Amino acid sequence: MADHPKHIAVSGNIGAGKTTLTAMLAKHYGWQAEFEAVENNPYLADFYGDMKKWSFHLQVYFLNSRFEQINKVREGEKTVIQDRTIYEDAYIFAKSLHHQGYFSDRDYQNYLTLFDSMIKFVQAPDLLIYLKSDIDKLVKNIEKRGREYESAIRIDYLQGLNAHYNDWIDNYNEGKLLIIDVNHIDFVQNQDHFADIVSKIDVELHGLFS
Ligand SMILES: Nc1ncnc2c1ncn2[C@@H]1O[C@H](COP(=O)(O)OP(=O)(O)OP(=O)(O)O)[C@@H](O)[C@H]1O
Repeated sequence: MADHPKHIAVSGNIGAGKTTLTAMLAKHYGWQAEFEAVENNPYLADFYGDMKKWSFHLQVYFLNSRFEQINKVREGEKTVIQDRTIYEDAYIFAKSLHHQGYFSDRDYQNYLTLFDSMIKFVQAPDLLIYLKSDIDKLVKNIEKRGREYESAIRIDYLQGLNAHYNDWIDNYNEGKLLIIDVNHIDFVQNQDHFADIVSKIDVELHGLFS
């Protein structure tokens, strides 16, 4: 067994706080952070404007960018902390968009075929951290950061995603999982809350890499 973890991943719904926590943990542990491609994403703003039209394009874009990140993890020496996983693209977003009628049957089948081919080359993270959040808190965070295109996000879209997150996490058995309920904590303003998360991660990693 390796003497250090190679891949930590932070997962959770839109606005759960993944990007912030990923940056804070990277700094704390000296890990390399891999973030989602948001600023340079060629489809995201269009997608929120017309989800039916742009779902397939956006999903293929995210799938490929996530796969590239995983390859970097595999090839590199450093421990990488990844902001969102490839599983969420397929098992949460694509699935939920299909359920909600934004992703046609043939596009979804086509996407799944591509995902199935790729996932054979993917290893689960050493530790998956899931930020569990209620819709109210997600909405507050999304409003606080004030991204123009995200103002189009609807409550039922977030609810659909949260339902798929619950299913996925309940059945996740690819590797170690740490669930953090972020509803009543503020790990940015409150150092004790951040310290508590760190000690939970230490416990998880200690058993694996000592
Ligand atoms: N596969 C996907 N399909 C549709 N939208 C996606 C997908 N992956 C990411 N997104 C969206 O891209 C944007 C990414 O933003 P960002 O990296 O800030 O993360 P986030 O999901 O908002 O979470 P957090 O606030 O927890 O960091 C969000 O609007 C997000 O939901």
